Amino acid sequence: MNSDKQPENPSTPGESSSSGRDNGPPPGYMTVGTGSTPEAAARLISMLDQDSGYGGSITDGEAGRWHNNIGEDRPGAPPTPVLPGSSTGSAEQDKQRSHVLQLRYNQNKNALGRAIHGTIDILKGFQEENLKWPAHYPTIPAESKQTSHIRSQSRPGLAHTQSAMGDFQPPRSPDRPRGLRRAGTSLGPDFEAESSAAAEKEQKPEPRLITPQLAHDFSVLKLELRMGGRTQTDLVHSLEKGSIASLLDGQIQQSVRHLYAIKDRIEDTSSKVLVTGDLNAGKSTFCNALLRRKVLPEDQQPCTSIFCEVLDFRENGGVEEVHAVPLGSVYNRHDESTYTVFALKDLEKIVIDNEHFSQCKIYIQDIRSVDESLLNNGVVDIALIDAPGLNADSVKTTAVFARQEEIDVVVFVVSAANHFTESAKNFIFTAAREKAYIFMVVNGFDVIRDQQRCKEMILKQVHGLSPATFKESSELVHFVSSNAIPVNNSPGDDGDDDPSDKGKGKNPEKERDFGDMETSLRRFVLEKRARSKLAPAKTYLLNVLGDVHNLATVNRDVAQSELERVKKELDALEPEFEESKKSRTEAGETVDRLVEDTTSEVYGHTRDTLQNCITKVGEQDLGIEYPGLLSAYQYAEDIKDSMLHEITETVRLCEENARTQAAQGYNGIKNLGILHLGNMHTDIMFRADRMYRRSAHALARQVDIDIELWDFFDVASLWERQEKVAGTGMAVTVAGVVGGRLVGGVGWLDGALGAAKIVGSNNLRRLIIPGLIAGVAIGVSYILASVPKSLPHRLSAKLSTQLAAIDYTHSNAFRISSEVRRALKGPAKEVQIGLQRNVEKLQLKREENDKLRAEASEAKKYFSNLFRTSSELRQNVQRIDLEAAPPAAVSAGL
Ligand SMILES: Nc1nc2c(ncn2[C@@H]2O[C@H](COP(=O)(O)OP(=O)(O)OP(=O)(O)O)[C@@H](O)[C@H]2O)c(=O)[nH]1
Repeated sequence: MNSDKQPENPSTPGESSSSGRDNGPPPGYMTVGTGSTPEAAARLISMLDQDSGYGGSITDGEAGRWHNNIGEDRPGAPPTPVLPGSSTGSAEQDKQRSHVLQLRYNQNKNALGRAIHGTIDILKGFQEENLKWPAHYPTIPAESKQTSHIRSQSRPGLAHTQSAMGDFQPPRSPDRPRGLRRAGTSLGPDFEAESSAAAEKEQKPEPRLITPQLAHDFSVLKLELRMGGRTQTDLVHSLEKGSIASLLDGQIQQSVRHLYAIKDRIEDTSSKVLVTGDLNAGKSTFCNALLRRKVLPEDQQPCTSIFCEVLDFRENGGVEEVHAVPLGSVYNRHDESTYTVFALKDLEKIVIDNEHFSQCKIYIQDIRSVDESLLNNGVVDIALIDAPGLNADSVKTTAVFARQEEIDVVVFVVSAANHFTESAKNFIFTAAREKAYIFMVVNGFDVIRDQQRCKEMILKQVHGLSPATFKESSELVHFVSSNAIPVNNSPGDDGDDDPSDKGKGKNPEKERDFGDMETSLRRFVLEKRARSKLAPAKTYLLNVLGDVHNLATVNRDVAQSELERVKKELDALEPEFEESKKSRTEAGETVDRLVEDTTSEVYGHTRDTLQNCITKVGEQDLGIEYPGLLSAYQYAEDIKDSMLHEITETVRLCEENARTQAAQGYNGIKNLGILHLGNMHTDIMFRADRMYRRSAHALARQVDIDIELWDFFDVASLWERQEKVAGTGMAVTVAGVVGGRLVGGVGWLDGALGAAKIVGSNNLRRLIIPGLIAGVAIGVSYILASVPKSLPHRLSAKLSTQLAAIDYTHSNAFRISSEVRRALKGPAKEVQIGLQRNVEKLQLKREENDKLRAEASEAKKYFSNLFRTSSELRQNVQRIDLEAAPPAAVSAGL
């Protein structure tokens, strides 16, 4: 049914609004958009002029309060001081004022546009810097609630209003607009859990982590971590700095995307009104009631599964139809491939349980008059968006959450019977980040028996969820029964009686309530358009720039202290580095010298000992008894073996000595290692028992002296000895001489002749035979008797000659000392490598610190700059006055 009600003076429910109407100046307005006609605009303007103005309570002496809250999406003080008696104003005056307001709107819009671009540039720069120098997310040690309160009070921050966050109200800084009011009870559990985590943190403060207290000072770039049932604090505390930085990166990206969306939104001349709420709350019925047409399907069961955007049909060339946008497609009305066209009567098919389309655009003719119509209001193009129920499913709920960001006005439909569900509370909490005011429609009021109690309960909940909305509840919270509003059937509707239509239009009281709600909604959407459209952008910009400013402050300070720390570390590192280079050279040389000294000492000792042994082996008592002539050969063999054994034993002793020397050398090296490198070098491998494991000196095989007959007759040495021995008998002497000569070889005749001369020829003849016999006998027996004395000499001389021939002494000394060198080289090398590594480690540390210093210095410069630019830009945004009234002269009609 078409409402042909004439525009009556719209009244605002509640006393405050009526007092506002009587006493307050008329509200400001502007004309923007393509859908207006001058005539319609003039009518609306005049209607608005007659109206009380938004939020009559402002005139009750509370107007000043708003100026503290600049930047919020809210009803404000009536902007246009109009002279008494000129409340209706002339058409000319209206035009002028409208013109001025439009001009101002454009100025503000452009200023915000510039600020958005500036902020995007800042955020992109921040993102790049975050890659190079992972930004620190502020951290404070866990502290008592009281301390954190003091902190909060000492810095401009966000006001936290819900009781879960503590019951204090920090004073609002005059230079910073009141921040977002968070009303999420969902934060409650986090808070409970965070206290224990904060206690842990007290013991081990982690850098780059956020604490619950400070988390609240962030609005846009807040790291939201609600996953897997773990609390935000638990998660953040378990993250690496890189992860924090990448989370921040994600937030920045999201923020940049949102800024682009905001830009589009403020450039868009139309206004978007999102109608959302819980499943089956009556959203579609409410939209139909607003349109006075049954356009959207209503059902007792959940039915709206996609976004339905209702637009004026003039935007579609005056054709009523539905454009269904397939999933994944981006709608463009001028490109038919981006949508499928349906007739209005087919809407139900598209909307209910649809899996092919993401949204539909419904172009309809608003059958209501310009004065009453929301779509065809003569001021601005309005899109009414019916969203799927919040708790339909998580995907759709998320989509609704995302959608609200591009929306100018949120109308939240709540069932009077069910009140606010958890999803409803979450949604309002999220929406309140940008839109301090949410238009609440409490639907299905007709089914409530104790309506007063219901009102009280709902308002109490609104108070908790959105205090700002609560303060203006007379304008913003409405109790209606949408199904009581008579509606026309859509073209194509068979017109059959719908049981749900029964009783419609039979309850003037409900219709009046609905009418009051509509007037408030029109005011909220149209009159406050400048604010509803631009204020979210301003609020968002202030929030994001505030966050950037906070991060810049923290990071500038962190960079500064990092710079100082690194500088200090570098200063301390320099002497250590120089010292390590010095000890690499000095200790390296000492170690080398130690190896060489030990080696040459072992060489000298081995050579001397062996030499000595070889020389003296013939004189030593080898402990072998002379068994007599018959075993003389065996005796000689034994002596030879014994000598060889003696020498071998000496070699073994030399090896033993070398081991001891090597162990001492090793200890020296190890001590040097400990001295210069600390205890890490105590485990250098050295195994003395592994030295000389091969019997490299199988002497018997190398030296093989043959025992000859002559070895038993060492006449030469006997001769020497005989000369030394005094008192030896003549016969012996003779025998010795004779024997000696005899034995000695060719010159024995000389001896005989000599004897003949002495004795005389006769005597000689008598003596010669027995003498000769005796001489020979004595000589032979003497020689044989002296075998034990002469044989060792003889053998030792032969041995010595042979050993000299094979360079035995040197080669053994060389072998033994080389093994010492080899054994010590390993530990020496390790110490030298350790010394080198030490130098390299310090060098690396120095280079790293140098790099850190450069990065910190760069970061400090960057964040100091960011601190300045973000604060300048923020001031610029703050100066954008969305509340400004048109000049008095214009208002007064000049
Ligand atoms: N008593 C009463 N019933 C209502 C009112 N408004 C809507 N309904 C009924 O509630 C049911 C659901 O209404 P819809 O408009 O389809 O609800 P919705 O929120 O759009 O549902 P979804 O889109 O599926 O989330 C329908 O049967 C309506 O007739 C009301 O004010 N009072």
